[in-house]
Amino acid sequence: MQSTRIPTDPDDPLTAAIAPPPDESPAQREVRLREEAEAKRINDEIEERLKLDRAAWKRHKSSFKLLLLGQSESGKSTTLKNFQLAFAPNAWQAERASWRAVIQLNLVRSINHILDILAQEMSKAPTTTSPISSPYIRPTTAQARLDNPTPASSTASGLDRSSTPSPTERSSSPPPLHFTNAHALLKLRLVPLRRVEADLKQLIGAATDELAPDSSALPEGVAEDANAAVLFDGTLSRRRPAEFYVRSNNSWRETLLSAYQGLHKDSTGEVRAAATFDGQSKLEDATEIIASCADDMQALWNDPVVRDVLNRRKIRMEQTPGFFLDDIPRIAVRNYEPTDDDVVRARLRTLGVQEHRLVMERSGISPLATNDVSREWMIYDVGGSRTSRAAWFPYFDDANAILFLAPISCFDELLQEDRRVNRLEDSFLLWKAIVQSKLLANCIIVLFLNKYDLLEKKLRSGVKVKKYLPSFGDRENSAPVLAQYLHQKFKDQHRELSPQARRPFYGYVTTAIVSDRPSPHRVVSDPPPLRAYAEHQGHRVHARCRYVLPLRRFYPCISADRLLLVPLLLPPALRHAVRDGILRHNLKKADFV
Ligand SMILES: Nc1nc2c(ncn2[C@@H]2O[C@H](COP(=O)(O)OP(=O)(O)OP(=O)(O)O)[C@@H](O)[C@H]2O)c(=O)[nH]1
Ligand SMILES: [Mg+2]
Repeated sequence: MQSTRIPTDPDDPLTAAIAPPPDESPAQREVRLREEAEAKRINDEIEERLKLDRAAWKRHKSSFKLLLLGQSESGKSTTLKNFQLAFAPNAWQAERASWRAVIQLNLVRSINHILDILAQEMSKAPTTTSPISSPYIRPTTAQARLDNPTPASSTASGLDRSSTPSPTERSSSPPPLHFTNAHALLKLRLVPLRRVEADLKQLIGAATDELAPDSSALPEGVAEDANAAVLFDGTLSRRRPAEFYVRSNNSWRETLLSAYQGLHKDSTGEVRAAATFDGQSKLEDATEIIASCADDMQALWNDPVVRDVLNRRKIRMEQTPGFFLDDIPRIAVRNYEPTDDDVVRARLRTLGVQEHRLVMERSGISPLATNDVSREWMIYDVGGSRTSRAAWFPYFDDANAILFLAPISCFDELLQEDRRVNRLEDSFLLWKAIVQSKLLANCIIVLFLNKYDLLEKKLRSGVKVKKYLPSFGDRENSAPVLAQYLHQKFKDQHRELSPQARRPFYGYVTTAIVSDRPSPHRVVSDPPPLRAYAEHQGHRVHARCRYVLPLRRFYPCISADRLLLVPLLLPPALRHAVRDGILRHNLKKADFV
């Protein structure tokens, strides 16, 4: 092969330096040419990589950036999971298995929480005689005994809860709780779940720990309003660089996925490397212990005395994040595989700001996957606790849209991290800070008034809104009325505070999980909460839209000329935003109010 050289000045020092030696032998020449060819190949490769990087960067720049904001437990990550499920189902399937440990941990944590409460109550209450006096006698199922006590045991242990209360019991203080040896036995048998919880936590990482209440007080004279708003003062954020970090949201998934893959290979007979990953054996052990505790977990959860304890303490397990106690027989098995809904409902706290790249996989599934929309979205899911909020700023600069989640069921709850602050009030202050932020002036802002299903349940159980929200006044104590009231409040603040007078408001009432799951096909006979809300508002609902399901289920109901259930409206809104830069008032009058 002949090397082609550009004729250059022989006096030029560089030309002289790279010129072949005058007495070069044919063999030396061959080596030199080979080395030059290799150097060229490497150079071309680098050039090519740079080109790809440039293209990737350009693509990154042109991708649509969506920020999910809102207080902790408002449903940001749940909404993100709905997006992934709807638009990137293949990627979703690939990582579904990694959620198994999270769901198992959610379940085990709930059981351990109940056991803690039980232990406290039992230490206070006198233990009565029970037929199960020996821990060595293992009944067929503990549940059978707890649910169907023999008449003798009922009388002796007080498990017969329909018996007439004594005059003292009829007084204002509730009757004493009657624990039996069966409860002590359950506590004993479920002890291994403590280790399971510790192992799973260690495997998954710090996000498994929920927030501890913060007892530190605000400085004297600092109003809550100021405290929240100051975080979103653009000038302040620029002067004092926010501490932020992007934690890889993939690390725990990768760890668990590779561990599961190892387990899977075992079952198909492939050789497993010796002394493999510690995680595999921990996962195996956890699944084994959980499966062997299934009956006892079920017995604990079904036990009327335990339920009584929870009721008296006003603990509503059904409303706690990561509630899987109604699914014990399905989850506490050796071959448990999470369903889509399990993954959507699984609770894992977000730490820092997590970047998710979402590439729309299927066209035709939604109006998003059309030509005028970026196929690639960068979604930023943030940790919502107060201490995490300073980390949001650096993402405000080039965000295209904000999806703000405000849970409306929490009007009677306090912030986990600051027990003096009402959660609804915190959401409201945060919303005000977001809508008035100059950094976000050109962003489309969409509001999800989330957890409507929980709001409905709460109001149905008799909680009075007025007690916690005096401004609600004497309005009807119902979910649709409160949802509409709050919708208007948030809308008013947006109008008053927005730095962009013409920025449109998009506010929707949402339920991000399947809350009622009566059958595998989820046919709901009564109008589900959101549908009822839509009807209450006098909107027509598409005939095919028979039930309220996560966002993805709404898409088949899209119809341009009709008013549809709420979450449907987000994608068209964002689609227009992408196409037009800033959203114009060109959407059909499809807003809820
Ligand atoms: N019933 C009900 N539960 C919901 C709804 N949306 C979210 N959840 C549950 O609420 C819990 C918290 O949801 P997440 O999505 O993890 O909350 P988050 O806003 O990401 O919270 P952080 O990561 O702490 O900021 C989870 O257990 C969800 O399953 C809803 O609409 N209804
Ligand atoms: Mg989250």
